[in-house]
Amino acid sequence: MSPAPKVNIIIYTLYHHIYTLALSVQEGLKEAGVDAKILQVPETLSDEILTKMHAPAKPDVEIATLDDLVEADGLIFGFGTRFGTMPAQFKAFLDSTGGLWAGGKLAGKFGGLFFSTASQHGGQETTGKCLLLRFLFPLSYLLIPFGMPFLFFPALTTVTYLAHHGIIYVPLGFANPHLFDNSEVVGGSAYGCGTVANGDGSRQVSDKEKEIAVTQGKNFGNVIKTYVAGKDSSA
Ligand SMILES: Cc1cc2nc3c(=O)[nH]c(=O)nc-3n(C[C@H](O)[C@H](O)[C@H](O)COP(=O)(O)O)c2cc1C
Repeated sequence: MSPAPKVNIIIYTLYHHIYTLALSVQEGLKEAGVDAKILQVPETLSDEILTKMHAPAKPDVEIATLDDLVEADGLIFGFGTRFGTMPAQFKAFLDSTGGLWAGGKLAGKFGGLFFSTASQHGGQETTGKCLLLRFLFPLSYLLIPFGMPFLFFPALTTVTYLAHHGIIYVPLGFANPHLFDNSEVVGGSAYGCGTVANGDGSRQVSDKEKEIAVTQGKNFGNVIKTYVAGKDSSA
């Protein structure tokens, strides 16, 4: 019997919202019968800055290496938004993949994304809108602690990385009914599950957001299983 397909969930998390979501994504992948591991990219901020940002200790998961990208059948990336795009820590990790790109090492793998943002502002998934707002209100980020609605999904700026590597992006779609729920704040979108952390990080991942994350893991796992089974039968 072939070994179970392998998915690596690679995250950057500062205040653990993304780690919490990653655990639910992992749960869904395991339900689908897929071997799923959580890894984190290296931190690039100094301890001094992290202390000033009141960052707790990192979750107890291994640091991701380039081998962790190559060995997996599927890759799911999770991170909080930074000024409407991915954090520099994650970009630094991806920017170290030039050699893999040149060798086509990640081409044909499947990729998924999930996110965390400070607050809710539906329909702001595109970078274009984000850049326009930042152009109009250059100091708008400073208003986050005072509750200014501010939600920019970095999905579309991340998809370019997947496209350049030839990684097949698997969106979540509206696969979980909670994505239609307007009765309370529910993070996530067609691009991937998500949470809304508040500007000060005080809001925790809700049960509905966790359920959406499990759905994403399960659906992604089923895609990978179908693909790996097809590859094995045609080998
Ligand atoms: C430097 C910086 C920039 C941020 N930019 C944004 C932003 O553009 N939009 C937004 O909604 N949240 C923004 N946030 C809030 C983070 O996305 C939020 O802290 C993160 O999603 C929490 O996830 P974590 O607990 O896994 O670190 C920013 C936070 C920091 C520290």
